[in-house]
Amino acid sequence: MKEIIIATKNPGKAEEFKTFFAKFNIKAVSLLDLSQSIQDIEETGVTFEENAALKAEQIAKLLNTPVLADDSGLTIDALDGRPGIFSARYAGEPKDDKANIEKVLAELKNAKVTDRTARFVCVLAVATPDANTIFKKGYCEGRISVTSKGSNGFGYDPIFIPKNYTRTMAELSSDEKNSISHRSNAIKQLEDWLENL
Ligand SMILES: O=c1[nH]c(=O)c2ncn([C@@H]3O[C@H](COP(=O)(O)OP(=O)(O)OP(=O)(O)O)[C@@H](O)[C@H]3O)c2[nH]1
Ligand SMILES: [Mg+2]
Repeated sequence: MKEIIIATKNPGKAEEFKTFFAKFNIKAVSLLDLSQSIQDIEETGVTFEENAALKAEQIAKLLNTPVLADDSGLTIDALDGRPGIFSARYAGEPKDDKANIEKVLAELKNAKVTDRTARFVCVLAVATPDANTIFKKGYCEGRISVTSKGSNGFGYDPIFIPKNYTRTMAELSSDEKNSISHRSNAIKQLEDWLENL
């Protein structure tokens, strides 16, 4: 079976990539699966693209093999696009999904339903030792709920209600999330590349 390294240490993302890529008969191997320990890549970029490229290119160089990285996050209109590229550590170090959710809900305490529009963004970067890095970007539109609900998924899923839905992303099954998510919308654009891997 063909394999691709996914430059992530986020178990939620890793699981989603495994599910998506199994459909292409490709085994997604995350940094959590490798026996060698891989240093954390500093995400010093100011865009999702820059951070995705930093992760993909540094790990591709280290392992001398094609590497896919995902830089993603939540942008909330009423917060001028925050948490954006800082989504993972919005409430500070160490990364804490629950604290991040509490911070967002507190910041939106007085926002009406119509002012809670938001979207998930996912930028994929594929770095190969001998070619230019390629990028794909996917979105999932929705709004931020008033309370946290559901236990599936990860990150901000318990407070994100996708457009045309009444449940949060964390109340959807993984198949439902994977059919509409920012990550799946980005991966769909990689299909040709995946077929030729
Ligand atoms: O509810 C969510 N459902 C999602 O589908 C999703 N995708 C991204 N996010 C948020 O955005 C951060 C990414 O930051 P990020 O791209 O730097 O990844 P990360 O630091 O978690 O892992 P790594 O891939 O860098 O190792 C994550 O931690 C989450 O807070 C999501 N939240
Ligand atoms: Mg990160």
